[in-house]
Amino acid sequence: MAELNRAELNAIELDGVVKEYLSHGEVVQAVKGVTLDIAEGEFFSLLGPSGCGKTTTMRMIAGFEEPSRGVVRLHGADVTNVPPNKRDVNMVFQSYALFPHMNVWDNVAFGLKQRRTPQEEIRRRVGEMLEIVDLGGREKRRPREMSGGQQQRVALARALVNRPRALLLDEPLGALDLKLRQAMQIELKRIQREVGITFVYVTHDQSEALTMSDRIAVMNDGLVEQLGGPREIYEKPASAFVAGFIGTSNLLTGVAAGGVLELGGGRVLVPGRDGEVTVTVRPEKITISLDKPDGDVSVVPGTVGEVVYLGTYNSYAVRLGDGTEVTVFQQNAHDATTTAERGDPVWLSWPAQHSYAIGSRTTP
Ligand SMILES: Nc1ncnc2c1ncn2[C@@H]1O[C@H](COP(=O)(O)OP(=O)(O)OP(=O)(O)O)[C@@H](O)[C@H]1O
Repeated sequence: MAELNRAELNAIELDGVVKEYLSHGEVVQAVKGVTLDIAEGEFFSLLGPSGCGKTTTMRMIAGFEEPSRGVVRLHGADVTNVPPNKRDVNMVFQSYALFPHMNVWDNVAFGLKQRRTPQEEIRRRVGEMLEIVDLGGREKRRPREMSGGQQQRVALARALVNRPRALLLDEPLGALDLKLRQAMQIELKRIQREVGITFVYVTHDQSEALTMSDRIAVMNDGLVEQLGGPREIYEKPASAFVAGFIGTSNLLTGVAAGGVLELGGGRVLVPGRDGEVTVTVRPEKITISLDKPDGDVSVVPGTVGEVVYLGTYNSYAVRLGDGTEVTVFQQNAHDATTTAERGDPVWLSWPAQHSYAIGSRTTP
């Protein structure tokens, strides 16, 4: 029965959590009221620009910061005032903080030895964990004899070997170059799936969050602006801020009548909408053509400005009649008719389902 209840509980709950600091006599609200639930076994990301409050939120989950108001629960228990070492969570930082004088094995075994775990169990658990992070055979190496990616795996193994119920990761891949970071993203997701532990991941890198997360909380200025799965956040941004922060987006604003927004000599279909509306359209959903397309689609005329070749696709900046600039990505597939050039008059078109009308909240 107890097991059943435990499985139903969220791993982490934040309830109206606020964090205020006193800075030069002024109150600074780093986190302005965050409420969210993270399910057991979930890969959950806190995503947002620098200074939005992600690290502070994470540190309140870990217990390194005490909330000014609100409640933090871990597996149903109120831990708001419980110190970090009494919480069943572990944290991994960008600076791996490995012991430089210890080899890989001793770094990973450290926590277990401290807790006087029997020798045999240490051997088994450290061995298993090094296999999971793909470092089997490298037990004798010192941190300085390893690459950044390998060191981060050691740090991960060291945190996971204690079997915390949740692992908190604060920009753990920030120090790695792009290629290694991308490889480690896939690895991290695999490791998380394999160990089945709840991961809470802090990042300002939207592609990183989209790649790995089951759900993402997009934070802005101390608040969660949207909470949802990667696809939902990308396809249906709740605000202009989210649309702009996650990938590239075009924002078209105007007054709709009968589900149609007249714009710069063209029309944008916004089914069911009347009155003032802001529509987001992703650049890869738009087709660029020299002739006016037929059919029941959104169609707007414009003039090609900058054309940038980006390998797998071209990026076009197209200026509409009302001055709005629209970005269009066109795949460089072998049958692509890439004929539009700077100065060309063109037509942009996209099916109605790719126009998404967003809420009214915008970035200040
Ligand atoms: N100890 C502190 N005293 C005063 N202000 C603080 C303190 N810690 C954080 N802040 C402020 O709170 C806000 C949120 O900081 P936080 O570190 O949580 O943001 P972040 O989203 O993690 O940013 P980054 O990605 O740059 O780490 C910032 O404006 C920051 O300056």
